Amino acid sequence: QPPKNPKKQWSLNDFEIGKPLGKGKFGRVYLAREVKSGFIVALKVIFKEQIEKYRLHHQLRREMEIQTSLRHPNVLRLYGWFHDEERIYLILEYAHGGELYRELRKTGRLSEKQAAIYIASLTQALAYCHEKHVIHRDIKPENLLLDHEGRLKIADFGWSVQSRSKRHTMCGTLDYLAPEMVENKAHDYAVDNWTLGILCYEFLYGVPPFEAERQTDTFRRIMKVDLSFPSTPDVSAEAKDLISQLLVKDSSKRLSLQKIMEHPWVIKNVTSHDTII
Ligand SMILES: CC(=O)NC[C@@H]1CCN(c2c(Cl)cnc3[nH]c(-c4cn(C)nc4C)nc23)C1
Repeated sequence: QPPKNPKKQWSLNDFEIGKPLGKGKFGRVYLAREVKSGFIVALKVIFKEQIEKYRLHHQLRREMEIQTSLRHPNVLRLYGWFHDEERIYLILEYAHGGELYRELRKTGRLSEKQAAIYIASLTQALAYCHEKHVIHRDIKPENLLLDHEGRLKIADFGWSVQSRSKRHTMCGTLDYLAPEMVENKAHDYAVDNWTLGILCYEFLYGVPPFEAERQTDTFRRIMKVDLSFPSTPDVSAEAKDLISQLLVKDSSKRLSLQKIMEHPWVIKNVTSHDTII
């Protein structure tokens, strides 16, 4: 391994740009190779005027700080970044398997074992993020990538927020926090748990639980938690139990990430070598 000089200032000359991989939110993502090492990366190119136009400096900076600091097998790495006059370049881990979304569309739906492996990986990645006070808030199949071994990688922290964790230390006790503030704190963290329920349902049935023709209907179904399980495909009672314990309106009553890992459906389907238990 050549000695890494972490303070290296990267530039475009350090990379050979390959095929476009797809579009992120504010720019394109290209396959790229670091010339000296031959290391393959995904290079996300973001146009500065796009960032200026939508006033997203702080959001992009936060995404970069967050993703650079995260080190977890199920979280896509941000190795570094550089910029020129008109663009910002993010040097990202390349996920050889592409978007989980594509696999879901191709197969229609996943086996219970595969769905459970993805849910366990996501749960562990989220537990790691939450202990670092990072809430992703935008977990959906398009933001889930697969590496060469089919291991899930959460990408695109564009909308994650660093929870105002200093509030704990600052106020010490909750006595002085208005209910909506406390609720808001719990609500933020538990939003990712709700999403795990949505994803679990979509992995097993091929469609999200509250899908509807019009957005207003989807909104109504979510607010009502209008959850029903079709008779086909035949999904195990354990899987339905887990989904029902996550898609709960009261965010404080959703199954915790720890309890998800201990749920019978996960224990039955995920052996330790599938993911780090
Ligand atoms: C989550 C996200 O940022 N999505 C938008 C970008 C599309 C390609 N991005 C990739 C990113 Cl950011 C990282 N690795 C990737 N690998 C692929 C890919 C691989 N195959 C075989 N096909 C594809 C596609 N794409 C990426 C992300």
